[in-house]
Amino acid sequence: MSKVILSINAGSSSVKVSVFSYADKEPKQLAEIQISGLTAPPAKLTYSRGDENVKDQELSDIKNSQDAYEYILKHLIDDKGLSELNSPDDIEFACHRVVHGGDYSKPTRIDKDTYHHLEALSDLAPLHNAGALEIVKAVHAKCPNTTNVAFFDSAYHQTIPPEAYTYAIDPKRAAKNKLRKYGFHGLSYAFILKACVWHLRSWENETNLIALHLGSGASICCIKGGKSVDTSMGLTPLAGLPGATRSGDVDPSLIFHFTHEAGKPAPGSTKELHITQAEQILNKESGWKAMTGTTDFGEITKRAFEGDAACKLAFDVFVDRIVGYIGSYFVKLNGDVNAVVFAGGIGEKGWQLREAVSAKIKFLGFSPDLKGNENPGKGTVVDVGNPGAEHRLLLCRTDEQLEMARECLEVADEIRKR
Ligand SMILES: Nc1ncnc2c1ncn2[C@@H]1O[C@H](COP(=O)(O)OP(=O)(O)O)[C@@H](O)[C@H]1O
Ligand SMILES: CC(=O)OP(=O)(O)O
Ligand SMILES: [Mg+2]
Repeated sequence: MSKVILSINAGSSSVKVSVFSYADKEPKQLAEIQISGLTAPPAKLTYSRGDENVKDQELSDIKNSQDAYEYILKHLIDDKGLSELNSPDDIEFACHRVVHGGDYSKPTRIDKDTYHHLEALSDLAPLHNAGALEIVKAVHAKCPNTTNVAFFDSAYHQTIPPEAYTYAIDPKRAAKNKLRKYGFHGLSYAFILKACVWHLRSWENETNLIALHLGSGASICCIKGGKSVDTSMGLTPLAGLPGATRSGDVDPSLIFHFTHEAGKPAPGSTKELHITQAEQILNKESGWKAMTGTTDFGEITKRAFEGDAACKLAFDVFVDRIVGYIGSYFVKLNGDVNAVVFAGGIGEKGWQLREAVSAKIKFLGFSPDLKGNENPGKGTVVDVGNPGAEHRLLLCRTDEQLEMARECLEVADEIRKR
C-alpha cells in the first residue's frame, strides 16, 4: 500500500493539514483539514475531501495545537472515504512549517538534536515556533514510525544581502545574539515564484517580482532573479506590515510610552517560553483587532465601504504601508519588475484592496483591469491587470502545504538513507 505525506501548517491560532499521495513524484492532494480559533474558543473544524465538506463545525475540548493535531489525525483515520490513510503507519512523512529557522537553509529531518536546536530558536519567535514544536511531539507520540521533517519559513530569505539584513546596532551584540533580519512566509514565496515563472513563461533567474503575502500575518518580498533580496518582516514576524493582531512597524520607543511594564513577563509566560508584555501587546493585542474589533479583513473591508470610520482607517493604513514597500522595492529592482503579485487570504480574496493598491501604483506602469480584478478567473495564477502592460498585476493562490510536500519529495531519498 502506498503511503501519504501530511503537510502541517501550525499557525498561532490554527492548524491546517493537507494529505498528499505521491505515486508519481508530484504530490496529489487527497484531503485538507483545518482547526481554527485555538485562541478564541470554541475551535472550529473545516474539512474537504472530494465532495465531502464540513465548514466551521464547532468543537469542544480543543485548547491547543497538540489537541488539534490529535483530533485531526483521528478524523483523517476514521474517514472511510480516505482509503489511503487508515492507520498512523500509512504516514511516511510529516512536514512541519517552522516559522523561525534561524540559520537553517534547507528542509531538515527532526531528530533529538534538531528538536533541541529548534527549541532554542523558539526564544526568537516564541509566539510562532511553539505550536509547531508541540505538534512535532504529538506526531512522535501518535505516529512513531513517521519521519518528521522541518521546513523553514525563513529559509527562502537566506539570499538577502548584508546591507538589507543588518540592523544599525552594535555588531558584536548583533552577532552574539543573532540579531538580524531573517524574513518569513518563505514557503509561500517559493511557491509564488515557481507558479509565476510558469505563468509568465519566463526563466526563474530572470524573474523579478514584488510578492505580497497578505494573511493574518502579512509581508512583502522583493524577488530579484528568482531570489529574495529583501522582505518586510525582520528578526521576528512582527516587523513590517500590520496584521490581524500585530502592529507591524512602530517606533521602537513607542512601547515604553504605551506601558511601564514592557519588559515584564506577560501572563502565561513560562520559564521555558519567555514572552514579555511588549511582545504580547505588539503581537497579540494590536493590528486590525485593536483598530476595529475584528481580525477578519473581509469584514473590515465591507464595513469600510459602508462608511465605518475605524474600518476605513484600518483599510487605508494597510494600503499606505503596502504601497510604501512597493515603492521601495520598485527602486531596489531599478524599475525592472515583471509583476506585483497578490497572495494570502486577503491578497487572493480582497479585490477592493487589490484595486486600491493597483490604483496608487498605476503611474509606475501597472495597468489595473477593474473587471478582471473584481472577478478573477480560476487557476493558480491569474492576471488581475492588463497582461500587455509594462508590469503585470497577478493574483497567486499560494499553498504552503503543497510547497512543503513538493520540497519533501525532492529530499525524500536523501532523508530515507539516513
Ligand atoms: N473577501 C475577503 N476580502 C478580504 N479579506 C478576506 C476575504 N476573505 C477572507 N479574508 C481574510 O483573509 C485573512 C486570512 O488569510 P489566510 O492567508 O487564510 O490566513 P493565515 O495567515 O491565518 O493562513 C483573514 O484576515 C480573512 O479575513
Ligand atoms: C510568519 C507569519 O506571520 O505567519 P502567519 O501568517 O501564519 O502568522
Ligand atoms: Mg498563513
